[in-house]
Amino acid sequence: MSTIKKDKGLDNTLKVLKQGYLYTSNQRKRLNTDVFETRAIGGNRFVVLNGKEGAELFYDNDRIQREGMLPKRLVNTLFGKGAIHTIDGKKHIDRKALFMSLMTEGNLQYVRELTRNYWLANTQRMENMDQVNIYRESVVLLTRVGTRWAGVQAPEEEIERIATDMDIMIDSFKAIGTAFKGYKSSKDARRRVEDWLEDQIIQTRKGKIHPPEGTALYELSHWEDYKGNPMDSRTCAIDLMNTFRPLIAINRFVAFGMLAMYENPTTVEKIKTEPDYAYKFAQEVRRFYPFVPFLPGMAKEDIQFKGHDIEKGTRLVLDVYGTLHDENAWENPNEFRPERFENWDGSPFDLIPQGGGDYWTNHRCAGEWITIIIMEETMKYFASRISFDVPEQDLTVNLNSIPGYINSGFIIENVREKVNRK
Ligand code: HEM
Repeated sequence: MSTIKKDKGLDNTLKVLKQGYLYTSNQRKRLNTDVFETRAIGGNRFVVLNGKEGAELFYDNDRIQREGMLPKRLVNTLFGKGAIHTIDGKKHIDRKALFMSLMTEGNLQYVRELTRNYWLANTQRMENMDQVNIYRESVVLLTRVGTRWAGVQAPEEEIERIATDMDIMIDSFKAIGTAFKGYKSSKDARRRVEDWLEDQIIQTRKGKIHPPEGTALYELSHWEDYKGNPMDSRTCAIDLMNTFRPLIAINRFVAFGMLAMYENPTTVEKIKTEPDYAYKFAQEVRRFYPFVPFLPGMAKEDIQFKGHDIEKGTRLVLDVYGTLHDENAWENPNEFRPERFENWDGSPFDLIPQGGGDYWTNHRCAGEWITIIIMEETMKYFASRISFDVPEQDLTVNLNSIPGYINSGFIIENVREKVNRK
């Protein structure tokens, strides 16, 4: 067994934040190794796993613990206390079945229709705007889609505020291991949204409001765990939010998708004309652009991995971005090429922008199908239903900062509807 090579330093957090999504691949190259260790977030030792084999190990529930490993600040802002993301074992599998039960054919078809219709209905508004910032426009539009899909009552005059609160929470994953000046505003946003949703859960349980069966609001309000207990109303509000806050976060992929079409103009015609192209395009956007950087876990037992000993209790990090750009898994990983998904084998361990493994037993994202559907419909809309210009702007995607952004947000102007009236 060989020792694991180290990135020396008592605490490399600042270096991680400075090098961003490229920190792990920089270290792998520098140290000439697949697996390395580093110290970060208060000097804690982490072993960094990468690639398909790294993901396979990370999603082995017998060997890896997830509960208790997410940074506290992220739990307080992004996920919520007691959220599905923070629990393991029987309790997790029980509650995860509730989330997965929302992914019915009917609910997936509905989110497709909502996305298509809301974009169409939004055309006139965008035509009347001097410039449209796609990042901002889609966060608001997806707030409409998400609240409607979840069966939650969101008055029109509140939509902009809810969208902003969601955006603040989603952004808070920049808080990994540092003093984060947005921490308070993020916690305030969370409190406002939790209050609003808890009220609707209480009213649903009392029979004062009547969300349709099959909606997240109805199903979470009436759900009982394997011991026959309902969720307390606050935890229920937190997990209700976990069904549509991440849906709103798809706005980041929408902005990246627009950039991908702009920089690869031949894809636009293919999205319009080739039946499966929007699907392949959506998959490639999720693979190519920076969103979730890493995921944390811990070894439950002594593990041997790629010729290294990893002791029980070792903190582990799955390098999500690195795996999505791993040369062993993806040919020319730094090229944007939707065609690569023509022959993809559907492995649960290489395309992991939303986690990997099994939906029902691992922490893999419950909303992956929704994400692909929303991306397909949104990209089809922009490719075929409107014309627009892209003015000069700063389109840099800065890989050295987490989370990844297009500096300008992606701005379009002169929006016009394309209608074939013949
Ligand atoms: C921008 C799109 C999205 C991204 C980047 C994303 C990313 C992720 C990631 C990285 C995880 C954790 C995987 C792990 O810990 O192993 C996760 C879990 C989760 N996601 Fe998503 N997600 C997205 C969209 C959605 C949507 C649309 C929903 C709506 C249902 C959703 C609901 C969830 C839930 C409930 C979990 C917790 C699963 C569990 O702990 O078992 N996500 N997501």
